Amino acid sequence: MTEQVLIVEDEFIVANDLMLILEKAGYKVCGIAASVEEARAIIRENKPGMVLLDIYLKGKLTGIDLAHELREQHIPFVYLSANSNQRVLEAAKATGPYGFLVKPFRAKDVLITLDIARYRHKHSLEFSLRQEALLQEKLTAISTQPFDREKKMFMAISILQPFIPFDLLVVNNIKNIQEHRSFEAFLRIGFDEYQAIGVSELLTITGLRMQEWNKIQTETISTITPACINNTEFQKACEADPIKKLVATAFQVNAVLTQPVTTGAGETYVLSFFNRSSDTWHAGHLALLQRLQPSLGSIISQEPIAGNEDPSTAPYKNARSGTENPGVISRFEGIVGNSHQLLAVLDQVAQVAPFDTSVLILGESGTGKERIAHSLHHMSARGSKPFIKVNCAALPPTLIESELFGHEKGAFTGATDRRVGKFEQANDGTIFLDEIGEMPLELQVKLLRVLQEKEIERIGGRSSFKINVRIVAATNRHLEREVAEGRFRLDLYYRLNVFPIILPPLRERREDIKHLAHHFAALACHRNRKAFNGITPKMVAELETWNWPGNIRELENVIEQAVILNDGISPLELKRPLNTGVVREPVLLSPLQNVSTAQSLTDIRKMQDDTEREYIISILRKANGRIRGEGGAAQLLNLKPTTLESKMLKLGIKKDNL
Ligand SMILES: Nc1ncnc2c1ncn2[C@@H]1O[C@H](COP(=O)(O)OP(=O)(O)OP(=O)(O)O)[C@@H](O)[C@H]1O
Repeated sequence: MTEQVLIVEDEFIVANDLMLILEKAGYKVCGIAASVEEARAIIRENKPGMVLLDIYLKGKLTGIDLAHELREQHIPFVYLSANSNQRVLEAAKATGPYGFLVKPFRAKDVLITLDIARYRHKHSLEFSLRQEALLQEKLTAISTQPFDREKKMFMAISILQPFIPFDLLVVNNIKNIQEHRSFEAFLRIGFDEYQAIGVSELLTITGLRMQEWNKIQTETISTITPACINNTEFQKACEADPIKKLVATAFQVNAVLTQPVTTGAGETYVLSFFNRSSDTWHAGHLALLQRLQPSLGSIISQEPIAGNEDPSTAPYKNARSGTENPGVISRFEGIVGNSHQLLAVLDQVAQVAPFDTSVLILGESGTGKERIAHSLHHMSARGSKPFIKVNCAALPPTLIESELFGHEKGAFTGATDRRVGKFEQANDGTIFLDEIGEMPLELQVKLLRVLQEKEIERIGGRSSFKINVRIVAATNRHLEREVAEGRFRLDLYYRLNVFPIILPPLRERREDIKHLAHHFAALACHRNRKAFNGITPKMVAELETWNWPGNIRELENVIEQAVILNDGISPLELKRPLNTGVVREPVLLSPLQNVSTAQSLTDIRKMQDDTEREYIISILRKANGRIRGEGGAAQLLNLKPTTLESKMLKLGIKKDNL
């Protein structure tokens, strides 16, 4: 292995330990940097294939600042973290790391994390290249269709969405910007649903009068250069640009990506993609838009928009949906909600569905993993073929093999008939391996063989035969940790984790609660033959403030209970208080499509404690159990003896047990 790794870490001992681990495993360490500035210099010089990155460094800038730059340069990175502060971890996760290592490290954790990171990086790159080629093709096809500009715009933004995930797109003709004459925007209101916003809609939403709008326009000098503006930069940009500020307040957006597009006729339009989350855009998005410029230019250029000359006339007056477009259909049957977090998940589903790629769905129990697996299947070319579910946790280990692969008559005592296994039943379709984290180790190797060779052998069978099955797996476990603990095979994890989809817990997408509650209530009333007369505002408010440890399934149960207790005449209300028995810590989930697995704070803290315990024990052993004095563990660890003693107490380390 000749891959170069850069270590960005200001604690020399930690960095040095890490270097020894890496070099022993065959990696080449191209440098150790203690600050972002030093790291930048080494990156310029050596172009490392991987960076291990501490969050707190020497100097003003942190590892999180450097992470943004690494991402722009497509250099994969793994955080080295000793910090369990939730806010910092969330900010770190939002940068799209390929893994987290908790200090102090165990060699096996370091190597496994690096292996996983390299594999993911390679596959996400290949996948995105294939996807981009498809996107280019589709945009070119749209530009040559005999539809009007408006329809083409809707079609184009729908297919652009998974790549440039925006909540609001503002399109401005430079000529109009200079003459302050129009406002044209598309607001995302559902999956494949956009509302066209013109001047009159803008005035209604903002409550401004035309005069005030005209004043704001004359005060604005809009940027027409490509830019990606996130976080505090966005706040600053809003201060300097009144229209941006107006849009940010009216549509609650927190970041913008701007790209000018020139049409064949020489006109320039500025596309401003706004997003509600504040840390969305990176140079990769800009680069993609630049590559897509010619096709976007020819879609935008066609036919001037009627009424654009007159500021009092909105270019689009009504809500219009992409679903009206031929070829774009509402594809997520049974999925309710339009939070931007859910829409981001659905974008990923739509993106990966047409391919045979294995998909791993991660998320807490009851977040809708199985439902998403169904959608994935129905949206794929295999949609009319079988969808077979296997619950790996529910099957006794002795039966699971024959359940999956089938058996021949007489293969074992009790095998009185030949049995067709789940894989064979799923042929040409999809197999959904639920609770994959529970699969016994012996069977994992057999599953790996199916994934690699695409063939199976029945128990007691003489030969194997080919099958054509797409694998979708799901788990609420932290699989990387299972791998590190030796309970899940690394090679299988590699094969399954090509495209992870992370489902956010319900408490992180509260705006979906109301819609889900109405949906479940209508269904439950129908089932229980009762009229549905709405839900009281008080109950909606209670539902919206509850933490939902059991997620959507818990909500479904609460609604069912309310319907049963309801008289069928009044609106639904909560007759029993929400059960406060179950309390769970929030789970940290990355909003980014191509990275990161769910890790709860408890998980991270436990990992941290485990590794710290092991490390202290190893040092105590080195010091023959001595804490104080020359060569004692406290000196080796560079700690005060009393600090070490209290750490040992906290971690349950007893000198006698060494
Ligand atoms: N977005 C959604 N809209 C409507 N119903 C949903 C949605 N997501 C999930 N559900 C419903 O919520 C319930 C729980 O979903 P599901 O079984 O898919 O969760 P899960 O994550 O697979 O749970 P577990 O981990 O416990 O297996 C199901 O009845 C499902 O139909």
